[in-house]
Amino acid sequence: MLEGVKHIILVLSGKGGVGKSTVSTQIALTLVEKGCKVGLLDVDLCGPSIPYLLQLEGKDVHQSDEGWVPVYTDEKQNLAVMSIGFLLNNRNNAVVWRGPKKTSMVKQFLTDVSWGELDYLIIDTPPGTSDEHITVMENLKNVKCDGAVIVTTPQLVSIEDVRKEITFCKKTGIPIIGLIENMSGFVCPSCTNCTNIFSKGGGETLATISNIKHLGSIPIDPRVGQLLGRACVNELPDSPSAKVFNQIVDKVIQVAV
Ligand SMILES: Nc1ncnc2c1ncn2[C@@H]1O[C@H](COP(=O)(O)OP(=O)(O)OP(=O)(O)O)[C@@H](O)[C@H]1O
Ligand code: SF4
Repeated sequence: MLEGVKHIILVLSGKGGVGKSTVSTQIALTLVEKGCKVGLLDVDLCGPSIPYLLQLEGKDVHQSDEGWVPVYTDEKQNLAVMSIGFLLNNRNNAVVWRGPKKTSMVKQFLTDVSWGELDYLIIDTPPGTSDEHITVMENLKNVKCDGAVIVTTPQLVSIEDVRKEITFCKKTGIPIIGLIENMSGFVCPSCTNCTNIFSKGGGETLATISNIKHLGSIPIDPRVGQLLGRACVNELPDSPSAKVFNQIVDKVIQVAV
């Protein structure tokens, strides 16, 4: 049930492993730090990593008269989370479903979860453009979706990959909020120097060529991978990553008004 949700933001990526779930989680946690009520929906049925990233593995979702009750990360209920991972006994149990079953599960996630009043719902999608994406788009037709953020990495900064995502958004009528380049440079844990292992400025160039907004470039920072449920902006406030997450979320808030 999305009636009480003010803003919906999709997180897309052309390929797996670019840090899309990490970015979705940190966007959600940063919004909470800024005083928003947030939902995070993991529709990656084959690789649901949100329960792990938020240290919510083993938590149960249950049915109420209003629908499925999401898992909350804190007593104040500022972050509500729903993932297929909560319905699996073991994180390593992959969901091997055919299209129609996947489609019906994603549909249920969008229609049967009792999100309540939310300022933002962040939807973490699987990599590429699959059945799950099409189902998400179809079910968002009647509600306002503010748009999509596309996550990529410097070594994968291939115009083709991002272009596929852009084409998908155009075909399905989803506005593109902007591009996030993740794993851009390496922050040394000893001295916090940032070294550009791959090319620099690729994300910005790609955004310019594709005529979309560059939201920010997040460096590789081993500490970011270990945050597990804690907001980077809170835990590592002076880190380059925290500055970029703040900047990204401010830009997202500006678009989604
Ligand atoms: N900026 C970063 N700095 C350090 N580690 C990162 C960063 N971003 C992501 N990671 C790490 O990279 C790995 C992949 O990240 P994540 O699971 O978020 O990717 P994904 O794109 O969602 O993958 P998939 O779509 O295949 O599930 C994780 O171990 C995560 O901790
Ligand atoms: S200064 Fe260079 S070599 Fe020394 S810890 Fe930092 S990144 Fe590593």
